[in-house]
Amino acid sequence: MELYVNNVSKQFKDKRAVDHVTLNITPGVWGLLGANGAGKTTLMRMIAGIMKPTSGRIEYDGIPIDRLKDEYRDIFGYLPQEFGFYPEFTVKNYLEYVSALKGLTAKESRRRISDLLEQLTLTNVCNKKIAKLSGGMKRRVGIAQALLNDPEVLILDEPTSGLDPAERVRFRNLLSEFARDHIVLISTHIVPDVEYIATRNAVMKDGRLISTGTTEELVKLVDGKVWSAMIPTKYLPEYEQKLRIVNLRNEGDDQVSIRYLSERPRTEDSVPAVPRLEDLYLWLFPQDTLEREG
Ligand SMILES: Nc1ncnc2c1ncn2[C@@H]1O[C@H](COP(=O)(O)OP(=O)(O)OP(=O)(O)O)[C@@H](O)[C@H]1O
Repeated sequence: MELYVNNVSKQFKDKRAVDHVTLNITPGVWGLLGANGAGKTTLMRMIAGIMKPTSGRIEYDGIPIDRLKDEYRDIFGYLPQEFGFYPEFTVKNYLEYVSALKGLTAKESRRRISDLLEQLTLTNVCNKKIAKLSGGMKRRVGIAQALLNDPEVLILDEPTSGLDPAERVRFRNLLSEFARDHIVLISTHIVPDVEYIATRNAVMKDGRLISTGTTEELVKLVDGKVWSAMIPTKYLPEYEQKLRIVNLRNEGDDQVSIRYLSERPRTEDSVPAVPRLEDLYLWLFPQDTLEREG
């Protein structure tokens, strides 16, 4: 089971959305990280076979995906970023409809739908119209439809937006288990959602792949660049101007503890902090207003 993205590019008029990306994807959870506009959705749409690359090719077990034809439907499951439903369908009717499109038998369909409703805690709302569901519930229905055919390759574009913390934990556990013998590719802005479950991560910037590795390998890139310190509250505005603060907490007694990114300590009592994937993300994708290293 291997998905090979071989030197793939996508050009939209004057915009190169994906730029010579090569990636060898094996079973496990792969986190695809990158700022808005980095090219994640475009890459995922090409892998899902919805969009053709301008150059390069994508192969599944050595076969170009555009040659897979009907087999393709059995291999891939895809949750797009903007997922349209039939709002007048009930959850169950909708999943039955998608099962039929994916060629499941009535028996398989009943079993899969019942399992997925349970796993995604949708059983209680299965007879509700989709139009009446909350955003998080709709997202879970979207995840369920992508999983219906037990796909070998599951592609999820921003699956966790709108999920509450308990749902996120359940979802992460579900994916970790599923990914033992499947390929799961997830793009998300919510870095902690991939931090704990990703076997490997791929980081994109301006259409290019700038880093790949396990969370531990990637986090090493910001080793020695993450600091914590305590500062008087009255100086906070000043520090906010000059430091790249990624987290702060009021500690009472007019003190604030801060976590910041810098090549070197910037206050006398700064101590090194254990870096996390989110620190790497913020290091690679600083917002303009926060970029005050100097
Ligand atoms: N159909 C299109 N026509 C023209 N430009 C496009 C098209 N689709 C995407 N782009 C551009 O390609 C670049 C990459 O977009 P893409 O949606 O792949 O990024 P992304 O990493 O998924 O961003 P986000 O996190 O905001 O979803 C962006 O500059 C976007 O404006």
